[in-house]
Amino acid sequence: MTKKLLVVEDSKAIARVIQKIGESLNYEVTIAESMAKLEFILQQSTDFFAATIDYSLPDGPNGEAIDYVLSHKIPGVVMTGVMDDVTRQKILAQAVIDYIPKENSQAYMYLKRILYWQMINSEIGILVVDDSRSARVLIAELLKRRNFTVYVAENGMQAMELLQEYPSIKMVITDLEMPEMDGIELTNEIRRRFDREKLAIIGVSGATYGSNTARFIKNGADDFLRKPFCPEEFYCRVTQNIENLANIEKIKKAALTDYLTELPNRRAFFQQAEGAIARYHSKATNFCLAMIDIDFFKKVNDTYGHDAGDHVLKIMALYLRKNFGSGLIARLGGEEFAILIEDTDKKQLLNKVDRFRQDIEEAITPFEKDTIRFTVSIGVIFNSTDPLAKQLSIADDALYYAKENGRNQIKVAN
Ligand SMILES: Nc1nc2c(ncn2[C@@H]2O[C@H](COP(=O)(O)OP(=O)(O)OP(=O)(O)O)[C@@H](O)[C@H]2O)c(=O)[nH]1
Repeated sequence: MTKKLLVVEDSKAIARVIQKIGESLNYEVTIAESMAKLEFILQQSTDFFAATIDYSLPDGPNGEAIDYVLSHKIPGVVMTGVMDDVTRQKILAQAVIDYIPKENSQAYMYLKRILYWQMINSEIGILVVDDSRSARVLIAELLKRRNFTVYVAENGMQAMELLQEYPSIKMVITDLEMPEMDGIELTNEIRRRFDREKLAIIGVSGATYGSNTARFIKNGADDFLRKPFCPEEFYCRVTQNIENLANIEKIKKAALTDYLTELPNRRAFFQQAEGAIARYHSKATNFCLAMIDIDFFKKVNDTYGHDAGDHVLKIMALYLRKNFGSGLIARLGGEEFAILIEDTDKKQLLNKVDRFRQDIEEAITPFEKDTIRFTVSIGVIFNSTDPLAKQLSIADDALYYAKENGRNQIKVAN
């Protein structure tokens, strides 16, 4: 469902910029250019997911809009050109998502990050570990404003149990001084089981002695906050660490995905197929590994152009997903694909593969003014106990045989 963003802003130009940002993130945007308009809008409906609030409006020059929006339980980001410290403290004392000085274009980049993460954060769990109830409540409250799913633990043991139970936890914020297991010991314990690519740790301490920052980091934490901290710094560090995790995830995904078809690539196939084959053997089910290659693909490129060839590869991916969605599918390279599928019945497996071959044979692929038809040759190996590379090589030999024998057919390896 589209989420609604309320933009409270008297400058038409700035409102338009924020509207564009909101719409680029798929928000449905409503603009209130004055207090009067804001009151009118919120009398009609209050189901806004978030708001951006200009501090000074012509009919509300001293942040009146902030109170008004927050009193309707709408989380708000304050945008302001007033940058004196008193105003800043006044704004931060309220339950706002954040405060952004309208200094330059970076302010709008930052706003875009906040609005983006505000939509995603509910899927991200953050665990707060502190033996002091008031400290836990304070940090949890700040995180909830940012829409995170928050878990709390009062000691290290509880923290480890929650981490085990909730895999959606992506960050731990831990105090240093705690009875039994302190924050550094907990960090150490967490790092034995959860690596830094999957879980971030931020250490927190009020102690002014010693080099706690370095101790936390050397024991596996990613960041450190000294108490008392201001919400602005807290949010910057949380967002930065969550963004780091997301970037690692993106890079990992890219390394395992074929850019054109978005199918898993050769590396992903090797990572997943060995485990799958071991599972099939242990439950004594039938399975087959097939190498699939488009016939005369060079001719498709030569006749219709390289873009048409790319389009055919994407269509192949669609048909593979349609026919073998529950199995493993990969583009191994060029016009060569592999699948690994299981069934209780060996004959059913072969029928499935042949149905796919027929589907492709019958498919008419429109591309610009042309219609393209193509076929595939397939080499199959059943229930092999050979290592994966050997199975692929045997299936490839069978595929070669299918090509030599006239193409558009399946050859089962002996
Ligand atoms: N459009 C497009 N072409 C690609 C891509 N990767 C490889 N190719 C082309 O795929 C063609 C493969 O040609 P060949 O190996 O001669 O095989 P073929 O024409 O399919 O002939 P047979 O396999 O013997 O039936 C080459 O022309 C490559 O340039 C790609 O990502 N996009």
